[in-house]
Amino acid sequence: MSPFPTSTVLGYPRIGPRRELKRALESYWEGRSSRAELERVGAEIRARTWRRLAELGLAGLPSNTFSLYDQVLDTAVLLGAVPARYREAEDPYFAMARGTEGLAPLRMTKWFDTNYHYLVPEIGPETEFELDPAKPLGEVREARALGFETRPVVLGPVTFLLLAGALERLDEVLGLYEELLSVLAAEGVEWVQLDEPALVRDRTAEELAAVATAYERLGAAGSRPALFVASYFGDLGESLPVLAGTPVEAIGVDLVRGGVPEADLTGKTVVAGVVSGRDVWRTQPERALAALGAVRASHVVVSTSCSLLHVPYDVAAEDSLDPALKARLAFAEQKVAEVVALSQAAFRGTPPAAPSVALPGPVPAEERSPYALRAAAQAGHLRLPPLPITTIGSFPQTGELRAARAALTAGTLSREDYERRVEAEIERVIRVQERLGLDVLVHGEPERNDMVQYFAEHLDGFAVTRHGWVQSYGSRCTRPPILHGDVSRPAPITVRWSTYAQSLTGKPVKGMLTGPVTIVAWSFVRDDLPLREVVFQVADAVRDEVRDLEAAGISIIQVDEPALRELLPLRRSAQADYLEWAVAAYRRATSGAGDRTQIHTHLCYSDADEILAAIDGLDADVTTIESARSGARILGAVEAFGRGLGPGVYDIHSPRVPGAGEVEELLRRTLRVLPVERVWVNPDCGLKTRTYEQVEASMANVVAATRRLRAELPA
Ligand code: MET
Ligand SMILES: [Zn+2]
Repeated sequence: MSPFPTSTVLGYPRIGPRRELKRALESYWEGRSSRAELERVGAEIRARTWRRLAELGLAGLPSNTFSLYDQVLDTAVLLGAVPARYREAEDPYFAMARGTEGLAPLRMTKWFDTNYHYLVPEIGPETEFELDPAKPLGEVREARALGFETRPVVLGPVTFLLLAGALERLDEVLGLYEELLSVLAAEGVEWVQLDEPALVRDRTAEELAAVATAYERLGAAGSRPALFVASYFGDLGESLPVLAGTPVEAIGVDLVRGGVPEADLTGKTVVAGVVSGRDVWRTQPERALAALGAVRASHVVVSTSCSLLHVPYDVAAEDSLDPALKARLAFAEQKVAEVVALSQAAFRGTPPAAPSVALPGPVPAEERSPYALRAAAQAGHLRLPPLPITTIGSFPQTGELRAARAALTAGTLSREDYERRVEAEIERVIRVQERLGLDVLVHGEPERNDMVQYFAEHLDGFAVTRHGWVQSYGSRCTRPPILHGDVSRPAPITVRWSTYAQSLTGKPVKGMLTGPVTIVAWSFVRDDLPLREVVFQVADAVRDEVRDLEAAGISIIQVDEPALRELLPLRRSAQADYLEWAVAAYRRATSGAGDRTQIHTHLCYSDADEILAAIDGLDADVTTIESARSGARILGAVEAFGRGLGPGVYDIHSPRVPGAGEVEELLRRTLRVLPVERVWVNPDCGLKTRTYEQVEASMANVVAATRRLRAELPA
């Protein structure tokens, strides 16, 4: 067995430095180019990555970290877990990823506590596993042809099965992994990386026993490369001694999120993740070197804490960032250089510290009056009908709007002209809602490219990048803002749009803000202050905006927190503390509102079980939540909610227009568990990805269904 190379990364961005893969995918999906052309772009991205990593001096190059869509889907294909209904599709892989005319795609959900989404493998009694090693093998060969020896990266059997909810199939699946190992060994592969991020979560005794079984058995395989089991996103905890007791040669630990293992790992190689793959900051050399020095193992390899998939490619591409900020940043390329320098004990230069300005003292968080008082004040003031109908905020983002925004950025459209177009769009949105007969109107958010980035652009302490794209799923990327300094709000942000909308109608217009937790969750946040302090700064900025909206005559204000669940720590022991500060931040942002002002919040997922108490703790007057998409599963859980609640009745993720009968049925189900005075009628989420045609038809049915139910209510 040859020793593990002295430096490596667990994975690399794969969308291409200029999102080449995104464009190639979309062109293929739209039938504008061939599968061969797509493959060519993929090969180019892979070749560029290996060359660049080698140029930067990285010793251990990974392969099979590329994916045309998702690495979990790739693993399902590797193991033959392709549900029968997709096999006949023209392109089964993309049918599973995106669905076809007649087929829904596999379910998609968030990858641990990141903003990356994977496809959930579907394994049932009918699943017959069968190894198809073409992809990992192909990448090893492809790299070799370019002169690079690589370490294929494959999702490990335990995590794969836990994600699929099918751990009972471990025995069969291990047979396939043994086969894969022997195929790779025959190819001359020396090391293979098996990713087991599920091991950083709390695991039952039975699951830990599965880990032992898996790696005992793979370790005993007759013909195999050396085994490197990688963990990331946290501490291995009780899984570490289990893994260490098996014959695997190397164990990867995340030393950014987790502590240095106390155990003596002599006899093993430890791949020490000391350069963070989850943030955009330069590494503090003393901290990294101290961690490396504290590991007790036969061989310590310098690595990233996880795949670099979660950070953008290259800081050097950012020509409009403030140089002082740039000096503090490291994207994937810079992080690789740090790994190399650390491995050569040549790491020099402490990154500059965040400049801290003196903020005015913290706003004392007042409490709002008890709900009963607020509800009475709001009822008298707003005079809404029973079952008030509203939407979640955004209306369709048209191509013209996007083009206008691009022209504004390019300097070919003046700010005044741009703003006039936004106003024209607001007017259209107001007229549509009046025509439909909605009760609480919105301005439609036409001025926003994105619900977090828009606020980041208008707050001090944030920067936005030009090319800092990070894959969210498939071809979808986001460009998270960088929260780099003390946050404050120099001037009102949304007041002009909300008051303009309100000036056009006699119905109440709801102000629309993004909540502090969601703003930090979808940004890269400074790491020199605890997140709870950063989030309070953001909360105070949102609070200023709430106050100004209220003062400008907006009597309903929605503060969205769709990311509340996302930051939930992976280990149960850390969850209560997080939920405590997350709820405190939300209340701080909203508690400046008077009793007559109705505060709404919005969440758009339905597996909310773990955070139900926290949602209740937000103390919003009205909570709108996804429900239609998930078959109204949420209703059982929210029955006890004592305030206004709008379980969605229209699944906005689908282009399909729900019939009035269907909406009526959902409303009846809601009314069976919630008192009518508390029920709101609304879609699952914002409408920005839909067309006006779909929205108007769907909302007309929502209104028709609501009217039928209202007619049955006692006068
Ligand atoms: C992801 S939640 C989106 C909420 C936002 N107000 C919208 O309607 O688009
Ligand atoms: Zn939503």
